[in-house]
Amino acid sequence: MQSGAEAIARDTPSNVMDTLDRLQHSLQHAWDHVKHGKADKDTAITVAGSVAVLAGAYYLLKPKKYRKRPGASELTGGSISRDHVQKEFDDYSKAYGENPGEGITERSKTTELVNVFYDLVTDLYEWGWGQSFHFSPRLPGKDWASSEAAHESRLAALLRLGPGKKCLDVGCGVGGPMRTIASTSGAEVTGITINDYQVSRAKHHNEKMGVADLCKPVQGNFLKMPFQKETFDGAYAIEATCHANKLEEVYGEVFRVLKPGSYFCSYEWVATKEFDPNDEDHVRIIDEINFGNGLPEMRTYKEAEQAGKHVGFELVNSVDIAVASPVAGPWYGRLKWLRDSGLIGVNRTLVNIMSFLHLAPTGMHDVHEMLVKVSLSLVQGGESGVFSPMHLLMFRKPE
Ligand SMILES: C=C(CC[C@@H](C)[C@H]1CC[C@H]2C3=CC[C@H]4[C@H](C)[C@@H](O)CC[C@]4(C)[C@H]3CC[C@]12C)C(C)C
Ligand SMILES: C[S@@+](CC[C@H](N)C(=O)[O-])C[C@H]1O[C@@H](n2cnc3c(N)ncnc32)[C@H](O)[C@@H]1O
Repeated sequence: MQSGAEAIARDTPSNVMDTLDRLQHSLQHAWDHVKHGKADKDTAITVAGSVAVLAGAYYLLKPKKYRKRPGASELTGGSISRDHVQKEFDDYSKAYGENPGEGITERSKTTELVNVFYDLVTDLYEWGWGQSFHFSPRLPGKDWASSEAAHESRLAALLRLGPGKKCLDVGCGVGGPMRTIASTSGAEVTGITINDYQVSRAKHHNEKMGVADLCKPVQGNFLKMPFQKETFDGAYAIEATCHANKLEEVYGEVFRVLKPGSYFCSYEWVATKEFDPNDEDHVRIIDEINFGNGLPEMRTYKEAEQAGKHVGFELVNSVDIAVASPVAGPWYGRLKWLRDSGLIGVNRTLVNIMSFLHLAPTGMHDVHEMLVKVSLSLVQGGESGVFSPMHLLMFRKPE
C-alpha cells in the first residue's frame, strides 16, 4: 500500500519536493540539537518555522484523495471560467439596489444570479465550512459536526422517513444533509439544485462515501421541478427556499410533487418578531445578509407560514429552532469563533496569497471579502435576535 508521503511525492512538482526535503533535513538537524541539550534561540526558531512550513505545505499540497475539503490552492469559480470570475462577481454586486430593504432589483434575474452566486462561493464554503451549507445550534457536549448531523436528522424523524421511502431535498447544495438523512433513515433522497457545479461535487462525495445508491442529486429549478406530481413520500428544504422571489412559487411546486398525506419541513431564513422595519440598524443588517447570501429579499416568519397555507398545505408546526432550546449554544457561535480565533484572518491571507500567485482566479479575493463582511452581519443578526436561519415550518399535504 502507498503511504501518504509517497503519494504526496508522486503528485507534487519536484522543485516543491526538493524544498520540502531540505526543510525536513534542517528540522532533523535542529531536533538533534534539542535532543542533545544544545538548543538555542536560533534552533527553536528553526524548529518552529519548519514545523509551520511543513504543516502549511502538507495542508496545501495534500493529494485530493486524502482530503475531505478542497485546499486553498484549488479554489475555483465553479462552472465559471477563471477569467470571468471578476466580471460575474461585479455583475452580481450591481444587481442589488441602493435603497434600504430593496434586495435584488430585477427579480426576473434572481434564479440566474443565485446560480452565479453558488458558482462563486461553493468552493469557499466547502473549504471553510464543510459539505453542509447551513447553520445548526451547538448541542451541549457535542462538537459542531455532531450538532449539524442532529439538526439534519431531526428532519428525517419529522418526515417519518424509512427504507423504501422517496424523499426530496429542495436546494441540496453539495449534499451534506442528503447523505446524513439517507444514511440515518435508509430512505432514497433526490436532491435538486440550480447549480450544476454543486451536482458534480455532490456526486463526487456520494461516490466517495458509498451512498450513491440512495442519494441522487439533479440539476434543476425548484420553481419548475422536473418531477411528476405525487412522486415523493416527504420533502425538506434546509436554508434554501429563501432564494425564491416568492415562497408560494417553491412551496407550490413541493406541494405538487408530494403524495397526499405526506409532510414538508423547511428551515426558513426569516426576519423574526424582534425585527423592526423602522430601525435603520435592523434594516442594514438584513440588507447585508441579503447581499452576501444571494437572497432577493427577506421574509417574516408569518409571511412564510401564510405562503404554505396559500398553496394548500396544513400548517403542522412553526417554531424558531434558534431559540427553542434553552441549553443549546447559538447557531452563529461557529462563525463568531472562526472570527475570534483569527481563522477568518488566516483564510483571508491564504486567499490573498493564492490570488497573488494566480492559483486562485482574479475576483476570488472580492468574493471572499463579501463573505468576511456577511459573517459579521449574520452574527449581528443572531445576537440582536432580528434574524433566524432556522425557523422550522412543518406542513402536511391533505389526503
Ligand atoms: C444558507 C446559506 C449559507 C449559510 C452558511 C453555510 C454560509 C453563510 C456565510 C458563509 C461564510 C462566511 C464567512 C466565510 C469565511 C470568511 C471564509 O474564510 C470561509 C467560509 C466562511 C466561513 C463561509 C462559510 C459558509 C457560510 C457560513 C445562504 C447562502 C442562504
Ligand atoms: C445555502 S444552500 C443549502 C444547501 C443544502 N440545503 C445544505 O444545507 O447543505 C441553498 C441551495 O439552494 C439551491 N437553490 C437556490 N435557488 C434554487 C432554485 N431556483 N432551484 C434549485 N435550487 C436552488 C442552491 O443551488 C443551493 O444548493
